[in-house]
Amino acid sequence: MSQIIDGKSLAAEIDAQTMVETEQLKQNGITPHLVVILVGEDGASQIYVRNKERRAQKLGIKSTVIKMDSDTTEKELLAKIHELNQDVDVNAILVQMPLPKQIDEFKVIMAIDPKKDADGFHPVNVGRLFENEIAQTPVACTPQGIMEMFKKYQISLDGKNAVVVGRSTIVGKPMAALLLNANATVTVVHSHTKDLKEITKKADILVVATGIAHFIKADQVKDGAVVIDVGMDRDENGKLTGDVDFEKVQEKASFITPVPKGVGPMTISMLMKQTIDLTRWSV
Ligand SMILES: Nc1nc(=O)c2c([nH]1)NC[C@@H]1CN(c3ccc(C(=O)N[C@@H](CCC(=O)O)C(=O)O)cc3)C=[N+]21
Repeated sequence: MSQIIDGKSLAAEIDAQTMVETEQLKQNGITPHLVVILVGEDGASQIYVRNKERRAQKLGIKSTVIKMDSDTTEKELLAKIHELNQDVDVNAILVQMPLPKQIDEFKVIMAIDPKKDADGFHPVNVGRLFENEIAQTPVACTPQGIMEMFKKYQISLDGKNAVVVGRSTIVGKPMAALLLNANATVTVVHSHTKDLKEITKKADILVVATGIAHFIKADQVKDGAVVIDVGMDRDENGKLTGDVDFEKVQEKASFITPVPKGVGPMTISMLMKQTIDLTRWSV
């Protein structure tokens, strides 16, 4: 049986520290301000954005949600981002992904001032991450939250076999960079990988971010592995579930994250922390 990594309570611990730092900034006359742009009506995105807004409020961080129509043009969105880049009252900008198909996500990410890049998705920040030069550099929140879990549960990474399933800009690639920077031996597998199961079975650390419900079954997991589930999927009954077959895999793993109350709450905590960091770095 494995130990369940409690993302929700670790998130609360991190939030308590962020709240102290927010208060300190406010006493110096600075109110950290996060702006979230939501384009269109995607149901999941609306929930995530609401969660972010609620958390910011709880921590005393000023947050503004800008809602734009699903038929917003790329030009209109870029103009809004330029306006926010110039606005000295704004410390952090997040454009919720995915974007409607008429908008090029990479162009949007490129338009955000790297110093206000709440997600750490701008190529300048991604480049710094891959060079392991992360002082005063925002880093993708989900992988950062996962690193906090390893730290809290004293899971060592040095020399370990780490396998990342998925190669997205949001999770897979920055996760691989962070693990590499922590001296793990990193393999990234994806939809074109041959013998994926043989590779995941060798993982001491397995991070799964495929977006496919219960993609990883017990026979793909090594005994005693640390299993991190980034999935936010829906099962047949519309219930939130992960990319890992939790019930079976938890019998084999040493540590496992649940869905919900695992990686998700940590992502939001890291976003709040990063908003404070961006604010501090800018003064
Ligand atoms: N620019 C951008 N930045 C993101 O960070 C970003 C994004 N776009 N697009 C979508 C993904 C997804 N994401 C989640 C954050 C929190 C939860 C979360 O709070 N999950 C709760 C449950 C939520 C529920 O009940 O539905 C939990 O796991 O316990 C989930 C998903 C951030 N993302």
